[in-house]
Amino acid sequence: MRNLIVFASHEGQTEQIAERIHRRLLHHRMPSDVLDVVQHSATEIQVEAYDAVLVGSPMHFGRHDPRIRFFIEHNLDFLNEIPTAFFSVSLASASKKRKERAEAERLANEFLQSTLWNPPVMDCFAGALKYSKYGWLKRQIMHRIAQRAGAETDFDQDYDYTDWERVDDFADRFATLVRACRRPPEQRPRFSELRTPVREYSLHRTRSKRRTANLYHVVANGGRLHGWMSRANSFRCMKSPLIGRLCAKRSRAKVVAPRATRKLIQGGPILAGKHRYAKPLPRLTFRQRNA
Ligand SMILES: Cc1cc2nc3c(=O)[nH]c(=O)nc-3n(C[C@H](O)[C@H](O)[C@H](O)COP(=O)(O)O)c2cc1C
Repeated sequence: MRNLIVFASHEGQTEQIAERIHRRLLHHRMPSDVLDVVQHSATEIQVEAYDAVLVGSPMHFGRHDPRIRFFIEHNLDFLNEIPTAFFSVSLASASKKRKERAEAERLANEFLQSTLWNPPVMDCFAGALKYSKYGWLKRQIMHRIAQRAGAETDFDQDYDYTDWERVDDFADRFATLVRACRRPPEQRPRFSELRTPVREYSLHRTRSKRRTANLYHVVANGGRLHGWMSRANSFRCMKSPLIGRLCAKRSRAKVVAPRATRKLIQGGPILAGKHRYAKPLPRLTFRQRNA
């Protein structure tokens, strides 16, 4: 019997909580693998190899980690079949005001509802203020947030608000659930039956991304393809269609031939350099274009 603990963490508090749960589960003789979705691609983690899964996510700017959302959505069917648990880590859960704590719970519940995952065990833990790990801007933002919440605001030290006994209690509840739902060995899948891992950023993906970028270029140029773009340019365009269009506009402005030359040649703007006096592209019929 093996459990999986998946988490995401920016400053390490969620990771510490995951480690604590891992140690507590060992007391129950339940070994677990603790995996960080930042280091392990969600599509590479073979959840089917585990008997139970526990997921933890920190809250930043009122949102849970998008990589955790991806992991849940990617394995939704399996997660809804086995014993699972979820924990959320935020500063709002450390607040003295009941309204703010309730808000943290509401956000965690909303997050779960939006993923359609329904873990039987769920809890919200208070996080930490780690001034030593923040950059200048983050430190100012967190300083303001802490001031508003009435928490300590001394930059010189970090503050840990996590209730570690509550974390242990959460791990105990999870262990009880796992024991109650233990699967017989014949129902567990063999490793050979598991799907092969798919790399998220394969060469194929990169190529198709480049093709999409070139498509932006074509659209921005009114349907004309002025040769393939360089790799760097294509990635610049990839960031957004708007940027792509702007880049294309700029490059067009630079390379347009003088007006007199332009009049001579039908078919719109001409490229500079070696393409300057090239024949314009032939006008295609609707059928040819869609062939
Ligand atoms: C940039 C930033 C934004 C945050 N936004 C929120 C927030 O909207 N609500 C909240 O309750 N806590 C917020 N927090 C507090 C974190 O949830 C808390 O520090 C938690 O311990 C972070 O966990 P991690 O170290 O695993 O990333 C924020 C923290 C940072 C650094």
